[in-house]
Amino acid sequence: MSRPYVEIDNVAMRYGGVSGTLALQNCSMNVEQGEFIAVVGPSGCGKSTLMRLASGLWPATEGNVIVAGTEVDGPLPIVGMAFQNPTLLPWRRILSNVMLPLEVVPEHRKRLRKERPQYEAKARELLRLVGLEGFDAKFPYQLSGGMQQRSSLCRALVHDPALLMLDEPFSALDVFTREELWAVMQQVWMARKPTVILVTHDLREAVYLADRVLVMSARPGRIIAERRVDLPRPRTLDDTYSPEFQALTHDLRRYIAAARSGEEVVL
Ligand SMILES: Nc1ncnc2c1ncn2[C@@H]1O[C@H](COP(=O)(O)OP(=O)(O)OP(=O)(O)O)[C@@H](O)[C@H]1O
Repeated sequence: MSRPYVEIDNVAMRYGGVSGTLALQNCSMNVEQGEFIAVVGPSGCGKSTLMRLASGLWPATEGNVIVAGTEVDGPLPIVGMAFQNPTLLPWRRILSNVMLPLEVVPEHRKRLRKERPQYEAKARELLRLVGLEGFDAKFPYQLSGGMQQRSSLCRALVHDPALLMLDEPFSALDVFTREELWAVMQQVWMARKPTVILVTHDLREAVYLADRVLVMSARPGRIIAERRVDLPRPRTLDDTYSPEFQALTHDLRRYIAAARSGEEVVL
């Protein structure tokens, strides 16, 4: 059997020296190539910290992080990231914001000089895919919050990242826009099959999007439970009201309630 694409093995993460905050302890998880994982857990349990370690933005205090068979020891160029707030550069037009990773990732920077029209076409195609055709020349302030979030998803995807880290990317949006973007995200994932790690507080979102949902304990965070989601794809919003779907979210809710109160989770 081939080895997992992301291997997080018994990591600990302490911020601010020996007496600082212990965010993660004995935390292990594996993600297969092309798999869509959602990570849920109580507030402050270390979900964002886990993302930082997996993308090489912070070194783990203990334990190993291996991506694509190589120990992670710095920011990974193969990662695309999207966060709760769109973080677009206000002085750049939307197309130019979306193309930013191509200027930063060395492998693309060289090619961008020679093949700018092809790269621009790709960025435009992504904007079309998320329903932003015709908005490429606008500035971020001319777009709604949901549209900015769509643009930041395009930016996370433009360099075809093998690994996509999504840290609550839809949580600042109203429920209708959020649900619309779930469908967009599912479509993008089905078309390109990156390996995805999504952090979310929304259990419907986790079950709608993921192949597997991992539940974290209260801080110091570690993975205490996992549920596989075998519902066929593409999943629809109607599916989220099916008994199977609701049973899954109900189970996850129980795990999180137990994790919050520090009880042992019985699987
Ligand atoms: N840069 C930092 N310096 C010091 N402590 C930090 C830092 N980042 C996070 N922490 C602490 O680590 C713990 C875990 O934080 P983290 O943001 O990873 O949790 P989270 O599960 O993503 O939180 P939330 O669900 O509220 O978004 C928290 O106690 C937090 O205060």
